[in-house]
Amino acid sequence: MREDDHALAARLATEAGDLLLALRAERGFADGKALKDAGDLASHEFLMAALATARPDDAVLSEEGKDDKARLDASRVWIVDPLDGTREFSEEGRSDWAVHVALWSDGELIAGAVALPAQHRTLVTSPGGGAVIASSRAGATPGGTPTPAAATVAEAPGTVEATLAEPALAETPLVPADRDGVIRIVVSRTRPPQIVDDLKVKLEAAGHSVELVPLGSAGAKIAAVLLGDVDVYVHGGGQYEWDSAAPAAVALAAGFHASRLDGSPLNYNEDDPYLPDILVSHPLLAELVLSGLN
Ligand SMILES: Nc1ncnc2c1ncn2[C@@H]1O[C@H](COP(=O)(O)O)[C@@H](OP(=O)(O)O)[C@H]1O
Ligand SMILES: [Mg+2]
Repeated sequence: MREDDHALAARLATEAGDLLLALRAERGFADGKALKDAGDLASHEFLMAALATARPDDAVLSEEGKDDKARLDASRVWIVDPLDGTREFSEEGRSDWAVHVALWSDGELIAGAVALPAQHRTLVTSPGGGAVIASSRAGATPGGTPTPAAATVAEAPGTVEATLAEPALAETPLVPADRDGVIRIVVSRTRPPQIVDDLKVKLEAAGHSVELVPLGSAGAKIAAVLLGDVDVYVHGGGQYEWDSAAPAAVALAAGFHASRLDGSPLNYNEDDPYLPDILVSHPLLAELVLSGLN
């Protein structure tokens, strides 16, 4: 049976993530620049080859590839960021980096997966709508078929022991969590935009408590919103389609707010992939945050 687009996105993001974890373990952190370059390249090459095999007729836009404008006439375009949060990937102990695999078709994001390899989970859109958090620990196959129970034949003749494997497909539905009152806004740890400080001042003047939470990677930040660790992600001043396509696909499918900072829709597969600003928010806060921003 053909793997559906959601399962494919989840599998490729997760496998690219496994490859990046292995690269980190193998090379260590002594030469950060070399580790970043090796990670970008290895993950990009893996994703390009895997997509060429699984979906040979589809176009691809990757941060690390040449932009083939034939994608503008294609009806299906995979938008991938092989390693988002490259800086954090190269810093020992950090888990705020991600692999993004999204599928755009005829004006919409129709599938997406964000692997958080060092957090051992992948967030992915579901075929029937909605999104799930899938475990990506070794042996799990997020979005795919559960691995069959392993049967072991005991050495002693005449006895057969069946060992059930861990449930391979641990998936939890992704839904907006309850909030506790404080508005937690996640921002770039290295490039926090001024607009966030202005927003904080405005919201506090209106009587709200606001906490800014610095984190790397657009994918990891949007995942933090979706997982309920924070409430809002605000970014301005520069970014590209690959930085947000997959996490925005998951956010929208799970019922979160995702838009430009002026509230207009995020558009993908544009001629110029520069998409400089984004707001992802718990649905109950979107209106308040948008009014604070505009
Ligand atoms: N001002 C800017 N201009 C261009 N890209 C930016 C940017 N600010 C953030 N980004 C990109 O958005 C991603 C998340 O950044 P941050 O961790 O600072 O929030 C990074 O992707 P990469 O790691 O794939 O390069 C980074 O390059
Ligand atoms: Mg990126």
